[in-house]
Amino acid sequence: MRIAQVSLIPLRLELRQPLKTSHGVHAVREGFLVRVVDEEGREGLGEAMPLPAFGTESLEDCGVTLNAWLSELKGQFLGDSVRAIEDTLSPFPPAVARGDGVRIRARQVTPAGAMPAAEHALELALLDLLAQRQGVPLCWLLAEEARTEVAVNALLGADTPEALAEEARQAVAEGFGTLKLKVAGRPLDADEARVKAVRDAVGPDVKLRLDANGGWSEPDAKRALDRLGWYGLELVEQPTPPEDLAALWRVQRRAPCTVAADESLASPDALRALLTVDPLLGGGPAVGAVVLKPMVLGGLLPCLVVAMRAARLGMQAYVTSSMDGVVARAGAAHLAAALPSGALASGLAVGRLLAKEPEGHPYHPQRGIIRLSSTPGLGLSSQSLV
Ligand SMILES: O=C(O)CCC(=O)c1ccccc1C(=O)O
Ligand SMILES: [Mg+2]
Repeated sequence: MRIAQVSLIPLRLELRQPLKTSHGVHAVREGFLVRVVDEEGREGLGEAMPLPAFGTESLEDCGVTLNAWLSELKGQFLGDSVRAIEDTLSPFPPAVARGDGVRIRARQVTPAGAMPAAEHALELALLDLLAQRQGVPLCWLLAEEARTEVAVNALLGADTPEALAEEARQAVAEGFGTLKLKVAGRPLDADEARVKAVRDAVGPDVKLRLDANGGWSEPDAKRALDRLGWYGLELVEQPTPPEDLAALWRVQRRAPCTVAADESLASPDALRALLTVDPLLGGGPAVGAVVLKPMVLGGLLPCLVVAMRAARLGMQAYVTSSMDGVVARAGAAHLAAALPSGALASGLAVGRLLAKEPEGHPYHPQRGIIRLSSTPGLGLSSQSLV
């Protein structure tokens, strides 16, 4: 394929209501839409929505980098294969990557210079274009046996028990079977009242997951899970700080539910330790699940590799957005469809938290499920989005 045209379009997403996590408050998300167009006028779309609190590059570095990569790519030929896209982004010299096309050295070997959000955007745009050229939905490039449905969780953004209960009832009435609630950063009594309010509001059959965003110390996490476990938890994301995998492992050993590593995956050392058999962590899986954030891990293909390696060690994997726009969530939905297991719902229902979500795109969940169509690529066009 020849990349005939490229463009970079700034994107600004305002949240309906600021989202409070133990990292701080998110009120607005800023990033870029990437467009690559082939000679026949097909348009591939990608999105960069950096989240520096999760270890990505800054908005400014992301923009400068994408501009440079796109101008390098313009007019170039790439092979029509996932391999050629990998080679284009590969940090390795041609003899290692065996490339047949252009190479822009996106994926850095050294984490210090990594640009995961920019890598994500370019990879997604090229995958979207390739899938369209092959006439297949994007997930088929990732796995032949990709699922057509992806279950998603509702993220409850309210703060008080009363408001949470109302939000939870509404989400269940909309058909969501899994609810997610941010905890930590407040007294345990307050979190217990919030979790209890949600459980009382929705009854025992709805899955309830918590996300502490690393905000508990190890003793805090043990105390919290001893108490909150009584309300029936599906899992808890990142109970303890990201770098201390041994603490995470110890928390998992006595937790009443699955512990999912999320922020830990943004640290290259912690990720390496998670994905290798470490005798210090008992020689088995460190935790029950890993959370894949394509924006943080630098694209769908790196996420797929992490999922495969996690599965080999006995860890589940699921995908979440990082409060992204439609294009990134679409890519993440295709990744979720291609994972080894779809047992855990994906965190891709965040459109309901955004102030101006575009209408009429096919990635709105219906009754807690995103259904993937057989439209080639992502099935989105930039005209309908900006
Ligand atoms: O999982 C979801 O439903 C939404 C994703 C989410 O919670 C999130 C959004 C922005 C930044 C971090 C996180 C997180 O999972 O920790
Ligand atoms: Mg999380």
